[in-house]
Amino acid sequence: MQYSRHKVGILGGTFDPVHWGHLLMAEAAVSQANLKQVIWVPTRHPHYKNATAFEHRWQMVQMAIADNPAFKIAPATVNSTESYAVQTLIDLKTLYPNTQWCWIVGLDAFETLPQWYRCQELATECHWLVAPRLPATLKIEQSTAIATHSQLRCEQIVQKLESQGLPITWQILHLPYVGISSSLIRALCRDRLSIRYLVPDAVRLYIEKHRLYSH
Ligand SMILES: Nc1ncnc2c1ncn2[C@@H]1O[C@H](COP(=O)(O)OP(=O)(O)OP(=O)(O)O)[C@@H](O)[C@H]1O
Ligand SMILES: O=C(O)c1ccc[n+]([C@@H]2O[C@H](COP(=O)([O-])O)[C@@H](O)[C@H]2O)c1
Repeated sequence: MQYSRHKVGILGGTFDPVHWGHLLMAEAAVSQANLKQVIWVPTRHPHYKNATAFEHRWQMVQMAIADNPAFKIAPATVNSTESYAVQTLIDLKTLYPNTQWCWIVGLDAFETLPQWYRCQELATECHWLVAPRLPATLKIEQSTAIATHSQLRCEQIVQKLESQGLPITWQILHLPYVGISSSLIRALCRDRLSIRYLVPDAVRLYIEKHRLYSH
């Protein structure tokens, strides 16, 4: 008998903090790529940026995804030694054999994929689900330009990977452009401005309780 492999999504990120943009892209991935589950993987030690303590970021992700049975946070054994994406996949493959992996990523992060550590071991192992994201130089009124921009940028990156002998499969996720970023949330907190409706309420209350991002 032939068993079909489950399709599972991986959403990695610093999540400093998690916001509605992350939740929306994960939900779009479940529905448009027919995923059984999305595994959220907060980066333990992002080597390329300063971040709030892992325990706080982990708690906020846990609270944000608690009401969605299709969302799950990665078990502690994932990335316990190294935070690289290739290690995430190696660890998850051990835990969930016989799985078809999809990596969920925003356009800005996808643009850096050719530079990811041991990219050649990761790129062709996953189907890439790319969420469009507003480039800093484009304004919201330019929505057609933004859609074209995302498509063109993905094609350029895919060609670059192909020229390195890494043919990948990918698709763009269709979702409203969400101008929310973790940097925006941190800046609003620093300026003592409201973050209500930008993050789930439980996350907002956690940030207030632990006085995160206020200085
Ligand atoms: N609003 C958004 N639309 C589409 N993709 C997003 C959005 N916000 C985050 N992402 C994607 O989610 C993943 C995790 O992002 P991350 O945790 O770094 O959040 P961020 O908002 O990009 O943070 P920061 O502002 O600190 O750079 C990345 O692939 C990123 O591209
Ligand atoms: O593995 C790498 O070298 C690497 C370098 C930069 C980013 N990433 C991945 O890019 C995604 C977004 O990461 P971040 O920390 O910018 O939110 C997440 O899935 C990371 O694992 C991965």
